[in-house]
Amino acid sequence: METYDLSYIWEKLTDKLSHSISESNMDIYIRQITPVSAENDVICCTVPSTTLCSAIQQNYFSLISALLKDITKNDNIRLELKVKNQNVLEVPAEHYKTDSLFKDDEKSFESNINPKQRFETFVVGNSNRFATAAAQAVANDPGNVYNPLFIYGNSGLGKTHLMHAIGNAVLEANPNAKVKYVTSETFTNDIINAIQNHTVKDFQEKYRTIDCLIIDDIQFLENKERTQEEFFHTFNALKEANKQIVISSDRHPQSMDKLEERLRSRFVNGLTVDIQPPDLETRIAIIRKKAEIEKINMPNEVIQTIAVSIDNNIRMIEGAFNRIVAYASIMHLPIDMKVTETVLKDFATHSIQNITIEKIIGHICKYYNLQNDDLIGKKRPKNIALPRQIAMYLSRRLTDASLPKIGLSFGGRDHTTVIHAYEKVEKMRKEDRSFDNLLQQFEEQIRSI
Ligand SMILES: Nc1ncnc2c1ncn2[C@@H]1O[C@H](COP(=O)(O)OP(=O)(O)OP(=O)(O)O)[C@@H](O)[C@H]1O
Repeated sequence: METYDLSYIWEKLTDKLSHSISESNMDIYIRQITPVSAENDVICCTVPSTTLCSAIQQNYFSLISALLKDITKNDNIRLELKVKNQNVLEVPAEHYKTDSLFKDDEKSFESNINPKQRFETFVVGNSNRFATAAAQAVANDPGNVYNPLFIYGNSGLGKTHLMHAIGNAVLEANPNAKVKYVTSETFTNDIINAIQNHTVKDFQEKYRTIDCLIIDDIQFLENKERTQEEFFHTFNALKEANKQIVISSDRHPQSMDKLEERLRSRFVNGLTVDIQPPDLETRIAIIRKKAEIEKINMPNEVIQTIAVSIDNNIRMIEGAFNRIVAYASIMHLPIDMKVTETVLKDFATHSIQNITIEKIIGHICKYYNLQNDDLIGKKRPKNIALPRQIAMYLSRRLTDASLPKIGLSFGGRDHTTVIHAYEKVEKMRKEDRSFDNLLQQFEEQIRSI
């Protein structure tokens, strides 16, 4: 029987988590977890409420589990979360039911549309003009113009916002319409639950009576055959009944290799539109709009500085905006260039030339508490293999070094090892959202070193 030093493990865990989770989310979620015991390969923790427990399960379970395995060097270690004074609730994150279509009582219909994400709050520029026009056309005549509407583009460029805008507009025109926003993960969880509870028929009936189904991040359906099968039938039933389907993805359907051909061909059968990173003018307009909505008096030079510093992700622009406002308020300072420059140090995006393989190795070693020599050495223990592959993967993505050069920088390894690492990490990103989030954080942090 193995016992662990719980306070040591927890301290390490929170330290590692704080590198990839924002301070506010650390306070809201992670610091609400109380570790209780660590015995027999089980780390048992409590949280104050069911809601919190669900949110942690949904967003952080796999990340915490992976880190615990890493810290304890024990692949069998398991996390158990329970609500204080209740029974253990331990569900793999993937199976966890969240913002499900039909809430627990199975009666009330929840649209999950965010009332704030509307066309009125969406800034239109060259990068998203076509996608916006298509979305407006669909919202004006759902089911009849472009069906499905497939919106794709990189993370943080406004796909979800645009989809909620469609949902809001459809509901405004017809408050009785059954409009539903789900992520593909929720769709998958609903299917898993239906299978486990023998309620697949109910699931099918309920999903197929929707007037406008909006499904986000469809790329997470790749490799999930049973879910694809069910989605295929849902899709056909809705389409035949002239119900609107709106789909988003991080890439064009043709680039989704692990998607069944029959789905791929249906996705391109309606209208496929992309969203590109916003140009400078649009970024300035987005920041201005946000300041206007939040009634913040932000000087022009500050707006311009944010827009110039962060160029490829609107979510990051919003993050910088929020941090500047929070910093000025907490420190009782005006929102000026001094505050902006202090805060932007963490956010500044550098050109690809500024990122070196050494920087990447240093960053990953720091995160995983390894020595640089561990990563470039010949040893292959489990706790080093993945960090090494991540570092190789990031070297390929963030620098323009050739594969042989990357191999050389990692202790003279062959370029095929780099390719293998790249493919493995890319696959893991596609299959595991928390891992994908962690990689996004690494990229952002390395860009700002
Ligand atoms: N054109 C825009 N005008 C105003 N706000 C925008 C615009 N585009 C994006 N945003 C805001 O940027 C943030 C990120 O956008 P959103 O969540 O829609 O991105 P996404 O493309 O769905 O990303 P992901 O693929 O990671 O889910 C949101 O808060 C959204 O409101």
